[in-house]
Amino acid sequence: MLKRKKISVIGAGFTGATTALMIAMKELGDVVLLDIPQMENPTKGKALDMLEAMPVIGSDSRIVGTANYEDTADSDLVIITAGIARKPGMSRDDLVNTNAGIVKSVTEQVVKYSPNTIIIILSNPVDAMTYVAHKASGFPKNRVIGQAGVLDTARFNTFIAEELGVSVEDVHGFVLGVHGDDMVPLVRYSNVGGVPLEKFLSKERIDEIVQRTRTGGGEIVGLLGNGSAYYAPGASLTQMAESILKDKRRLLPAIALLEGEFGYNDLFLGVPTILGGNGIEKIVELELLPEEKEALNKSAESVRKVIEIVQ
Ligand SMILES: NC(=O)C1=CN([C@@H]2O[C@H](COP(=O)(O)OP(=O)(O)OC[C@H]3O[C@@H](n4cnc5c(N)ncnc54)[C@H](O)[C@@H]3O)[C@@H](O)[C@H]2O)C=CC1
Ligand SMILES: O=C([O-])CC(=O)C(=O)O
Repeated sequence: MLKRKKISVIGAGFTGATTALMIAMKELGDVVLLDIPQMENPTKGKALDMLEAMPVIGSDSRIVGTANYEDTADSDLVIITAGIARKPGMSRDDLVNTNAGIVKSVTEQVVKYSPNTIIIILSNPVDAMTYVAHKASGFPKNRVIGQAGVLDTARFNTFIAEELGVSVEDVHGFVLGVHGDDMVPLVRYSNVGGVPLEKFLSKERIDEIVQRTRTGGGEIVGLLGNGSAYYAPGASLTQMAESILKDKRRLLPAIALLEGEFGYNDLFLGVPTILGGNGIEKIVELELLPEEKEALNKSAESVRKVIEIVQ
């Protein structure tokens, strides 16, 4: 008999709740939404509200809210969004000390009840938090994945599609590296319907779009005033979840432990990956030009600095 997939989302705040709803809307499986005991009732309330949307949406996904890790037992996939979000004037790295403690304790609980699961981390600073979760889990590297590149690429694609007045479906950007201002939008590998981006836009205009992408999270933080983005992050997590749960093997950028790939060792960084039933099935290495490698080195350096704080 076909077994329903079970997805647990840890942290039922803006990103966690949005992700739970998007996963249920796509009927990827049954969703367990977990938050701290003080938030148990609001978490149950959010889950029940989502469940009551399913007859309208036409999805048989079940959604439950809880503060008890036993309810997450035997999850196929666990998405960790627990932690604090930044406010205007803060960088993602300012969250490192608080969120490292939260991600460590959450991961330990997750692993206790779902020793065979795959974990996707969202909590920031996400490159370093993926390191923390990997260490706390004791899992092989293919089963601990960080979310950054799908979102960063989505922002890049949004700006390009708007600029050119073309469908977002035909814009294929490529953003690698740290989830921060030193991320690396790879213009040379970006295209619109297979036509290189450089055929459509001047270097100056591309540079401006690259810069807006790099600070895209901060742009939303500035507008919201009291938190950070959650719709596009939720959609990005859902795309990664779908590729894993359906073993689609999509080529998506994700934060992975590098052991020699791209010339880095013992480093978590956003790179092109194939996401399938075993998590990261493969890291796809690319030939980089000297200036692209230099940009990626800068990215790697900024991740190393934050990982040093939590080591
Ligand atoms: N990697 C990425 O691309 C992105 C990362 N983020 C990060 O995701 C995190 C969550 O963001 P939001 O959902 O907007 O924040 P939020 O404040 O709305 O939600 C966080 C939730 O985590 C819960 N929580 C705190 N400690 C917990 C614990 N020990 N166990 C279980 N739950 C716990 C809180 O009670 C709260 O409900 C932040 O660190 C944010 O910076 C957000 C967007 C994109
Ligand atoms: O900007 C933030 O703090 C949240 C985040 O990572 C993003 O939206 O890219």
